[in-house]
Amino acid sequence: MTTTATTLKGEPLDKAQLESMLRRRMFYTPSFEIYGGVAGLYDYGPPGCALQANIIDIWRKHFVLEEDMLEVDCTVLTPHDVLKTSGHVDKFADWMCKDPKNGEIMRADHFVEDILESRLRADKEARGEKVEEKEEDPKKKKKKAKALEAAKLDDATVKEYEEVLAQIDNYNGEQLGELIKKYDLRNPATGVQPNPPVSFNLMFQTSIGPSSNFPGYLRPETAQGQFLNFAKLLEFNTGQMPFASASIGKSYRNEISPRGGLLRVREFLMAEIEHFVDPESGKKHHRFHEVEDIELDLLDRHTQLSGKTTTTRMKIGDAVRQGIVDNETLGYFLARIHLFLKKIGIDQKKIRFRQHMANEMAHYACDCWDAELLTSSGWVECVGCADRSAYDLSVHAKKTGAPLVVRQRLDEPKVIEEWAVEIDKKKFGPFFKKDGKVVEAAILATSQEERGRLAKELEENGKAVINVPGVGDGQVEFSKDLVSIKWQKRVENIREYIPNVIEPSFGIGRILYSLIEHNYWTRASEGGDEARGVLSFPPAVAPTKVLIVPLSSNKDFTPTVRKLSQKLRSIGISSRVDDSSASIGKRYARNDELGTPFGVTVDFQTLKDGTVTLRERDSMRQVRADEEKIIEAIRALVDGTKTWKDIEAELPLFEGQELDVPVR
Ligand SMILES: Nc1ncnc2c1ncn2[C@@H]1O[C@H](COP(=O)(O)OP(=O)(O)OP(=O)(O)O)[C@@H](O)[C@H]1O
Repeated sequence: MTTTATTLKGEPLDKAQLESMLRRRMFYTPSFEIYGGVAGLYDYGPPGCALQANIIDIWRKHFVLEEDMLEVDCTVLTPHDVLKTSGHVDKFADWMCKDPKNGEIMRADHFVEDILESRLRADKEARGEKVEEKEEDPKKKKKKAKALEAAKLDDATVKEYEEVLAQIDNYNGEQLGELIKKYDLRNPATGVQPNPPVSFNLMFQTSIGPSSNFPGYLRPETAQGQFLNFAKLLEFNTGQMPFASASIGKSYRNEISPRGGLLRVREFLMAEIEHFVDPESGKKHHRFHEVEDIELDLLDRHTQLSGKTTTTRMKIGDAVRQGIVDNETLGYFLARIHLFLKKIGIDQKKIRFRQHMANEMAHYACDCWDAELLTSSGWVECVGCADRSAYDLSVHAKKTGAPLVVRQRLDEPKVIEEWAVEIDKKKFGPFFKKDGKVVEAAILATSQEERGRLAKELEENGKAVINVPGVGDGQVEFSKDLVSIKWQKRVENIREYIPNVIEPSFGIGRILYSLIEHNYWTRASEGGDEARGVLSFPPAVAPTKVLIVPLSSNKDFTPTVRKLSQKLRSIGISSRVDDSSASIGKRYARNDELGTPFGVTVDFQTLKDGTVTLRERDSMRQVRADEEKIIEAIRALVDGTKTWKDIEAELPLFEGQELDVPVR
């Protein structure tokens, strides 16, 4: 739901002004623009690339290094069979509806959401809750007053709309179609109701190789590559559980209606973690105690179903103990996600964790919480944190026969009585030929209950039938010569189980854009006639850390400028020299827009005593000291061991500066 967006300083956000600044500074730009562009495809420019690389760098340190995760880099091209088995071919879809008059195609839930929200907005205005202050032509005013009167809703309808919006993600296509009819929702462009919603698969299909008989897709998530490598990763980890894999890479989704700039695109960078855990461990996490006192704003499923969107602030420890968040591992990752977002500079007041409702959950998930960030487009899911249970490993193991399991040595052997399957491989292979592996995997994957039924069939008829999708008509018959199923007693020294998976999945583009909005504000130019943009990124994510500005184009400044940039380079701190003829103020303003946190000025005093000034972006305050001390200060500020306050306490303030109140 749309909520008024604010800048870092709490003033209303002027989105058009921000967008124009981002375009001008080339954070990102529509791809193929001179060909007219393609919706949902963007290229990143130099500051966008650097910002993205810094976010990824912090992500890698915060998760992969801190938690000893096993990073993999898997291919984007994925064979059809993999995504058929994972359920994406059949279920990775959104509902779309078509306007019969102009042919416009819309995402059905977004269409319902947009129209209901605009009706609620109009109603608010009609009730005088948001007053237009600008002078209007009296004729137009009269017409508008009439329209507003017509827009008034009764209290029951407002409540109903709010309830629908609170659970908009929970409706299936049929239900969305009913809502369109019930509330007579019409496309504002044509004034007609769209056709009933139909399902649209979001994957981009292709063929691998020159013939068309090897269909594939561009992956819609990085997760499948991680699951398929599970057995090798477990071996790499010397069989130790639990462990996590991680992957950073592009994913592709043919979104029905891309919108909101980077927020809904068709090609985007994902950073995903698959944490494999023993389901019998109660999904405990050995580091949960480190995070249990962290407070999060939670919006649970029940609150949404009651038509509300109010969050409850609580310690993650309490949320897990009270069963609001299902288990420690899920809770641990929610807290770690929160810490990561805080570290990169996301506004703490603009983060909430929302639980998925039953219908909203992806086909593989049994519980899911999204980290949502408040932007000018409302609350936007930026990180999904799903408990995928044993779904993916089970389906891939069943399909391929690969043992995607953990084998754990038991301290005490266990005596087990159960139905055991024995396959006569010499006869089985030649009998089923190319289908042999799949049929064998299906038989071995049967439950005890099913084996009981099959054993009875074999005994009574000498043959039995099993369901094997994709082989013949899906019903496969086998005889007792090929397979025997007997009730057996055995001693087990090894426990074999399929791990469950907790998956935090980050959309880097959405996080990057939210970070920009959360750190944006404006300040008046020196003459006070212009509002200039500032991006107050924390130094760790800022695209460039230091701007070096010689006072003028005087050649005498060149050696110091070169020395400074060389020294900064040698300690791994990115800097840029701006020796253009613009005034110092203009040069700083340009770099405030790029989010450059520090500026070093080389002036005539430098030539006399080797001192330079260091300016802090947000407060515009400056200190002056010799080069060595300034470089050391920059190093401490960038690695976070010191704050600007510390530096001001250590180094002399530069006289004659304009003072302003620091925002951080
Ligand atoms: N079209 C997209 N553009 C940009 N980022 C995306 C897009 N789709 C998903 N993401 C990112 O990937 C993360 C994980 O994907 P997930 O499958 O959970 O998203 P989703 O639930 O399908 O998103 P949505 O409901 O918004 O379509 C999301 O939290 C989001 O940050």
